[in-house]
Amino acid sequence: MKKLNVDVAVIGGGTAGLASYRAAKEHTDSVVLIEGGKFGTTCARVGCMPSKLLIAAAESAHNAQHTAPFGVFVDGDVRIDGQKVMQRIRDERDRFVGFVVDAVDGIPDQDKLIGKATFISETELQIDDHTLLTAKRIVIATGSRPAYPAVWNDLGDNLIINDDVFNWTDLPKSIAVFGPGVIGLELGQSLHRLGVEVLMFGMGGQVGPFTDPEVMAYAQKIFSEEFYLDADSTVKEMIQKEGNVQITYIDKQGIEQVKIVEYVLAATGRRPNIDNLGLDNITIENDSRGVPIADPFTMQTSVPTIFIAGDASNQIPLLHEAADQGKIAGSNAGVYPNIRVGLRRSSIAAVFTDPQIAMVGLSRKQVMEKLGSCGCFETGAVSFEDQGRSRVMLKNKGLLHIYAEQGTGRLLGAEMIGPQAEHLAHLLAWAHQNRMTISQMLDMPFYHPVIEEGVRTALRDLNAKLRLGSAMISECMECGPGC
Ligand SMILES: Cc1cc2nc3c(=O)[nH]c(=O)nc-3n(C[C@H](O)[C@H](O)[C@H](O)COP(=O)(O)OP(=O)(O)OC[C@H]3O[C@@H](n4cnc5c(N)ncnc54)[C@H](O)[C@@H]3O)c2cc1C
Ligand SMILES: NC(=O)c1ccc[n+]([C@@H]2O[C@H](COP(=O)([O-])OP(=O)(O)OC[C@H]3O[C@@H](n4cnc5c(N)ncnc54)[C@H](O)[C@@H]3O)[C@@H](O)[C@H]2O)c1
Repeated sequence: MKKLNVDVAVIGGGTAGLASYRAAKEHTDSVVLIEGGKFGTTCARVGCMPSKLLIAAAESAHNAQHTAPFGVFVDGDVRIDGQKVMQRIRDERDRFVGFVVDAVDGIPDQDKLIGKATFISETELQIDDHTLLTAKRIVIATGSRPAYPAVWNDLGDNLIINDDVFNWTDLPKSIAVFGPGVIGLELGQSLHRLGVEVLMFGMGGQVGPFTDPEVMAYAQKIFSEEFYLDADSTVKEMIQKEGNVQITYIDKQGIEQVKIVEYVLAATGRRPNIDNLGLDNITIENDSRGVPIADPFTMQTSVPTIFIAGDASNQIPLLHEAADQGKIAGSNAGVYPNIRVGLRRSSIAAVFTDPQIAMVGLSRKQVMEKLGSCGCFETGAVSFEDQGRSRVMLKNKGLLHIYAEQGTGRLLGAEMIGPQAEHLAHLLAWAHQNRMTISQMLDMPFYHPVIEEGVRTALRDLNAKLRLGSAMISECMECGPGC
């Protein structure tokens, strides 16, 4: 066994690990990055990027099939070539992965170790069976993986996860998606729009990331109009049958149905990759899921020399959070013991369905926990169904709820489903991080006719409810028609 000594070891060469490595290198030359799988990151290989490529193809098919209301007719069938769809996704995915791999190639060889790391002690890691590494400080950046009931493994090759979808060479005919969360909705809706028969099954009524019951109910209605979605399903049996899967379930009318699908996609959540790290060999404080608890401002765990970042931390499993956490953890591992708090931004999340979904700042559930008992917050609302620009573009589906604090009038957060929610969410997140009040937001410029006028309507509604502005005018002509 080879023996090495370093100042900082980073376990995991994904987004958080690469950010940690770079940040640690600014403080010491003695840093090693350990990767147990392939470099290239989850985001580029099987996450953010290929999922958005699939969505782009689906959007293109959907738009081509829905021109008639504008008086524009694409005569003949819109033909979807599954092989070409998947070819573009794989080609572009490989291109994105290539950029990451090129960047990793630029890291000196002596700074990289290939193999799975496990803890032997608080300062010792074993890498496969080839290296014993002693590190003064360690960053855990091992990412996450899909979590689903073990019994589903009986479905063999018919059970798939998101990783498998992006390696397809053609589209299947049918699929059952379990989990109408972020991944299930993005992939399920796209596949439906590309001509795949989709059945979507959820648990307990949860749809998307919502905590606001009205916004969630709206989303459920919109998606259910497009494909079969039962957010609180009863699935009695799933068995392999002649190369397919036979599913027996009780439908939304209470009638037993038996359907055959080619694949079952498990999109029922993800779990941090910390269970095979040998953490039993050290004394570290864990949360209820067995994940080391870390200070969100320093990413330091209860073992002062061990830091954690990215999906592994069980905090906010998003790309920009992984990058931010990685930078904080790596920098603190580099400068230890003089650790510093890092920049934590206002929370923002977008789901690239149609309509899009977004969450900003505090969720309604968090607002309720903080201010619910004293009734110290108000909710401003806008429906996008009659919103001018949304209607012009026939994208007039959506509901936005914005929460603000009574008295101060400060923006607390928002939950929404609606057109271009990714952009509206950025406006709101920037305002949130700047600790703006609803009145200050209303002082900002709004062009006409734009979807942002819908945000203004929700802000006006909110300001009136906060008793900081006048009551809403129902037919406000000076705002511009359909604002
Ligand atoms: C389908 C899908 C779509 C997504 N879309 C978005 C999106 O649109 N926007 C967004 O913000 N986020 C999105 N995400 C989430 C985002 O991809 C993750 O939050 C992010 O990639 C996490 O980065 P990470 O560095 O924590 O993990 P990873 O990039 O997974 O890196 C972890 C690395 O650690 C390695 N590793 C694990 N265990 C060991 C070990 N013992 N020893 C050595 N190495 C080890 C792994 O091989 C891996 O390379 C999506 C995720 C999925 C699955
Ligand atoms: N656009 C984006 O930013 C994006 C896209 C994809 C993934 N992600 C990240 O990946 C994370 C994981 O996504 P996810 O969709 O796997 O998790 P999720 O937590 O968003 O959704 C899981 C869903 O599965 C349901 N579920 C759980 N067990 C079930 C069962 N046995 N049967 C049926 N349904 C069941 C849950 O009720 C929930 O609705 C997200 O939280 C997000 O951070 C982000």
